[in-house]
Parts: sequence; structure tokens; C-alpha cells
Amino acid sequence: MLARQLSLTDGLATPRYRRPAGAAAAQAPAPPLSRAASLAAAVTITATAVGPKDARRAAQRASRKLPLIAFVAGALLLLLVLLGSSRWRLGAASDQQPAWPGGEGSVRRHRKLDQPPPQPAVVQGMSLDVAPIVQQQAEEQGAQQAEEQGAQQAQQVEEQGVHQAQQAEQQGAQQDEQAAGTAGDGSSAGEGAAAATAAATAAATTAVAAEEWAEGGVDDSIWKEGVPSPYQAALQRCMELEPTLACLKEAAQQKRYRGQFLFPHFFIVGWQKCATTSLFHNLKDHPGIVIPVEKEPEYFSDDCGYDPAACPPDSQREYIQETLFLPRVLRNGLYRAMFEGSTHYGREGAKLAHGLRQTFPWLKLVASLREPISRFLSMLGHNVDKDNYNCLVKHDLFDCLLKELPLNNYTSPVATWLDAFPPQQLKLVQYESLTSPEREAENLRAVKSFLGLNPDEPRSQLPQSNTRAARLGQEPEGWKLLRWQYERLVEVVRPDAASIASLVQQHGWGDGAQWLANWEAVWQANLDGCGPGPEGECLIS
Ligand SMILES: Nc1ncnc2c1ncn2[C@@H]1O[C@H](COP(=O)(O)OS(=O)(=O)O)[C@@H](OP(=O)(O)O)[C@H]1O
Repeated sequence: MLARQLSLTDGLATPRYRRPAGAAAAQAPAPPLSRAASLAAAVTITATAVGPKDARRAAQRASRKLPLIAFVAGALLLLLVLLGSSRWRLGAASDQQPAWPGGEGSVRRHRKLDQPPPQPAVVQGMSLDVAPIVQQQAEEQGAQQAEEQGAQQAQQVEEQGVHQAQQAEQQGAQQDEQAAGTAGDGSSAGEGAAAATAAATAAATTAVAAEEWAEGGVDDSIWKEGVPSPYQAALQRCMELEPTLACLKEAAQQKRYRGQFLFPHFFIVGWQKCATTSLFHNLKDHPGIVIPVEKEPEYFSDDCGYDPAACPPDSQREYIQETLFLPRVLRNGLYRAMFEGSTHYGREGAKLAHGLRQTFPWLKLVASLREPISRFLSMLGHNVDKDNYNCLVKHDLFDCLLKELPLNNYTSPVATWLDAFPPQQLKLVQYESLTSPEREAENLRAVKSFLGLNPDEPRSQLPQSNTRAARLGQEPEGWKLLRWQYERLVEVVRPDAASIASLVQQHGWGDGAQWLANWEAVWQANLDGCGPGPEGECLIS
């Protein structure tokens, strides 16, 4: 490392190197200084290296003629020291200005103005410890930029979410307008009156349905315009502070206004392959329903292992906010219902029903049931098409059905649902009746009345969603069985069918005898398609 000192005459910014002893050394050219070093030296100048040259000589002469000149020299020395000191102060003052475009003060300005930090080459050559500062500032700048970017992204995501929610709200508002328009725009007085009656019926149905539930309850005496109901306020607090299942249940102890739905309002719990997708789509178009995000969240099966007490806390927040859309439901003042449809729930009643009742005691449940052999074959087709594991891997079709059908009976899971929930909160619908052109409207109306929704909405028919024919791109060929095999299978499922029909009758879900007759008609239609005799071939669809 080069030792260096500043010459008194060379000014403040020009360093000279101490010459080594000897002429050669004396004549040796001073090593060139890098611009950085010279700039840095200008910054590192100190008081000890400063003083006028003449003053030093005078001091030397004075020392040789001591003591006569001592007094004068002392005085001169004092004077010159004072001069030197004032010059040093002048130099030190100039040091406070950055000596390079990227000096420390300048770095700060750079940062403020959001300009790039000084070039690393200059920074590395400095004798001042500026490099780490610059590096730190660059890091800070990077962190700041990252933070700003993160904030921007978060804002974008939020805006996107808000945009989606706004779209849903607009959709909801359009639905409202349509409903209002229908009541007022009737081309004849008769139509207008009919629409008004329907709206009044719907309002009455909703009120009755809301009052049925034992939680907090409806209280007309607390209604204040523009003020959220206690239930609404409690749910708002859940959303902001603690979006958990427990918080939703606690909130439901609060009073609510007439027409406000408890959250969530209902679930479609099954069964698979019983037109649940079509039902879901019909209901989600209802103006009294907040459009749900997806049909099969399967939250309580996939995330909680069918035990709501085991639902992970983080997933509860996600489920409540992003699947059940609590924010959106609150924006609608709880006057629109929220639901989800997870078709694995139904068949797992033994595991789930009591836990779900504990979690949402007010919950209404809708389940569609299809003639058991057809339902099983539809499910089998689904698994074959999707390459999912299925019993045909190990058995032929008849053995597969013989083995699996008893395990897929309806009665035991329905019994557990009934054990956990009051029958008034459960509605069984029959697939064959729901999807029959003559009975579809009546069945849909019954479901909506049960849910406390205007039974005349939506105007659309039940769609044909999730059909095997659409998946295959053609009508499925049908499953080959022999007559005696099909008859045997009917005998296997008949007791379950009869038992369900009896429950339907008992709980007022419909006409039990008709229910059984509908399934018998399916069996008969299939048998009618078989060849003659016990070995006659049938194509079951
Ligand atoms: N409107 C109407 N009329 C008659 N049949 C209908 C209708 N809507 C749905 N479906 C039939 O229901 C089967 C699909 O049921 P899901 O949507 O519940 O299936 S899933 O469990 O959600 O995968 C599926 O049965 P398969 O085609 O036999 O597989 C659909 O064709």
C-alpha cells in the first residue's frame, strides 16, 4: 500500500508520494494515481497534513537563531498556524461537498430521484468506506422496488377480485332488474298481477323459511334502515377478524332481518350421477342466490376428511371467503342465499352428517336419487372414460354390479343424515321425476319452495349437463347383461328402493308409491329391451 502525504504547495487535491532515499528513487516518477484515488484523497484530507510552506521555513530559521528570534518566530509561528488552520477549515468545508457525481450526498439524491447508484468501478476505488453504503442503498432501492412491485401486484390481484365481484354484483343487479321488470312490464294486467302474486308468494315463503330455523331468529322490532342487522354485523366481524366455521356458527346466534338468509344456506349433497350438475346450474341462475364459484368444492371431504372439526384453520378462511364468497354475500345484505354442491357428501353421511350439523345447524340439504342400477352404471361409465380405477379391472360387469350395488345403497346414508338433521331441513328429489319433461317444472318448484326461494325463478328449464353422450361424442352403446342377470340385480336393489320410497312418504318429500313406481318403470323398460328368455341379451343404458 502506498504511503502518501499532501504537499503544502500542491493544493488540497493533488497528492505526492513520499520519495524513497537515493537519487534514483528521487528521480523515479511518481506512480500515476487513479482518478478514484485522487478524488478519494481529496475527501480524506485532514488537518495534520495542512500548513503554508513559507511558515515552515520561517520556523526552521527561527529555530537556528534561537533565542533572539524565538519570540518573533513564536509569534510568526502562531500567526501562520492560525492561517493554516483557517485554510484547513476552508478545505474541510469544501470536502463537505461531494467530490464526484456519485458521492455520498449525491448517492442519497440519486436515490431520492430514483436514479441509478454510482458506477461500481468508482465506488471500489474510494478510500472512504462508500461502497458498502452504496451497496446497502442499492439493496434498499431493490427492496423498495420489490416492495413497490409487490404492492402493485397485490393491488392488481385485489382489483381483479373486486372486478370479478363487481361483475357478479352486476349480474345480480341485472337479475334484480329482470325480476322487477317482470313484475312491472307485463303486457297485460293479468300477467302483471300474476308476477306480483308470485313475488309476494316468494317473499312470504322466504320469510317463513327464515323463521323456521332455530338459530338467532328473525326480529322485526330491530329493523333500522341502512343499519346492518346484528347477524350481518357479526358475519362482517368474522370476515374481517376470524373467518372460521366456528365464527359463522357463533354469528348465527344473532338476530337478523326478515328475508336475510343464514350463511351458507344449503348444500346439494348428492348423489353422483343424479343430474346434480344440471340442478346446480338451474339454481345458480336464481336471482335469490349469489352465484357460487364452483360445483364440487368437496371441502369437507377433501380438506377435512369428512370431519368438520378437523378442517385446517387456513383452509377454513379460504373456503369461507373464496368458495362460499362471504364478502359477496355480505355485499348483497344476506338477501341472497349461498350454497355449494359436493356430491361425495351424501354417500358419506355416516362420517359427515353429525359433524356438519354441529357446524351449520341451520343448513338445508338437497339430494337427488336415481334408480340405483342406472346410477351405478353411469358412474362406472364415468370411471371407465376417465381411466379411473373401477371394478371392471377385477370382475366382469355382472359380478362387479352384484358386489358393488349393496355397498352403494341409499338407505343407510340417508338414515344417518336424518339422524343428524331434522327432516324439514332435508329434501330428497327423484332423478327420474326431476328430469321427466312432464314433472320437471313441478320438481324444480318444490325444491325452490323448500329453500325459501321464489319458485317461479329462474325461468330457464333444467339443462342437460354432464351427460355421458356429450363426453363420448355419441350415444353410449349400453351395458351388456343377460335378462336373468338384470332381474337378479333388480332383486338386489329393490329392498333399498322400497325403503327409500317409504322414507319419502314418511317425511313428506313426495309420493312414496309413485317414487317406487318410477324406478320399477325403469327396470321394466330395460327388461323390455332384452332378448327373449333368461339368456336374452339386454343393453342397459
Ligand atoms: N336434464 C337431464 N335429463 C336427463 N338426464 C340428465 C339431465 N341432466 C343431467 N342428466 C344426467 O345426469 C348424469 C350426470 O349427473 P351429475 O351431474 O350429478 O354427475 S356428477 O356426479 O356430477 O358427475 C348424466 O347421466 P349419464 O349420461 O347417464 O352419465 C346426465 O346425462
